[in-house]
Amino acid sequence: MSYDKELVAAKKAASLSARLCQKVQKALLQSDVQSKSDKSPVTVADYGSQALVSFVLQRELPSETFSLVAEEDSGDLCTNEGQEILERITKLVNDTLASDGSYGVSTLSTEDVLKAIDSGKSEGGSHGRHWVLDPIDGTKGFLRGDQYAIALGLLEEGKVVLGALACPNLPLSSIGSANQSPLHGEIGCLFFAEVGTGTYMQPLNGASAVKVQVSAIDNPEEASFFESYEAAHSMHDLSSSIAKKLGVKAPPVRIDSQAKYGALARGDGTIYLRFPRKGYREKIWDHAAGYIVVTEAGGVATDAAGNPLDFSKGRYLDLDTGIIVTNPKLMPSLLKAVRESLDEKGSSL
Ligand SMILES: Nc1ncnc2c1ncn2[C@@H]1O[C@H](COP(=O)(O)O)[C@@H](OP(=O)(O)O)[C@H]1O
Ligand SMILES: [Mg+2]
Ligand SMILES: [Mg+2]
Ligand SMILES: [Mg+2]
Repeated sequence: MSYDKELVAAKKAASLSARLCQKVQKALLQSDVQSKSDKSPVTVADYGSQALVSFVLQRELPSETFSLVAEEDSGDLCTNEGQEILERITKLVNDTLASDGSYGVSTLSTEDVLKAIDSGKSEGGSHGRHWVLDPIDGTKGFLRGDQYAIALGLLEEGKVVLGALACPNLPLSSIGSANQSPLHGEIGCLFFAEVGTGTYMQPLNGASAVKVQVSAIDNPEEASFFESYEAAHSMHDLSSSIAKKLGVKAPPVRIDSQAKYGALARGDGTIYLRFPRKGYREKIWDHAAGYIVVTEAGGVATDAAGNPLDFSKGRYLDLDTGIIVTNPKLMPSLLKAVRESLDEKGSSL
């Protein structure tokens, strides 16, 4: 089955959302120190991005039944304090739509925006089609002025069949080495993938796409790895023990969001390690788009026990311990190192 029509819609939705987020991040970074610790700009961007993606998908694919599993909901906007923020979101969405121009004079009301946000309440599951959206993945990176992503995937019968991953701050050139400055060169990448047809990357400004592939490195000594910037999201001590066992020499590259999956898909590094603390439940929108982008580029993503990631169980991923991603050649030795490190950690508790 081809998802070409859906892919066009997904790319358009993710790119327009990236435009909205860039505008907010720019304003956020230009504002004074005091308002940098104010979380409201990021809230505006999260909601605005979700409303925009929901609106664009429904406009582009009017004949399909629409189901969206997305991170945000309008609960906090429906209070008195939320009213002002809702008006700001609505203006932001309308300004972004107007700058694109393809939806005529359509102007959304605050009610339309609430409805668009709340269409993201679907539970997903193993039957039918469900869009999966993280309107801003890497909120903390977004606030810092670092990496973040707009991550949109499509599930069909519980499998990810398509993904569009916009990374507005990711350089077009490799970020493989930890000491490379991201300030150089053009930034803003859109990764996209359709099941069975590979992964492509294009500049967010619209120039033509190139096919990308994961790294072919099979000697762990030459490999480098990505992990979360935030130590609270993934245990850095555990990944460093795994890397040591494998013989990885390069220091980890720490960046926020699913930009890690994009960077891995184009071979900037060879391994992605994610080990949340016990009790944390991974959500499908934190991985769906990144998963297809990296697997269609030839990568493999499993949980720490080597089981494939299962997106068919609803809003959460049900998995053992953590997520590991690499190329097929390195996976067996990576799994072995993960098992050994987890055993050691277990026995030291
Ligand atoms: N304690 C925790 N452990 C693991 N992941 C967490 C976490 N707290 C938040 N997250 C998730 O980590 C995501 C960011 O991933 P990364 O660490 O790769 O940048 C967040 O997405 P949002 O920023 O969309 O909320 C959030 O869902
Ligand atoms: Mg997220
Ligand atoms: Mg998010
Ligand atoms: Mg969040």
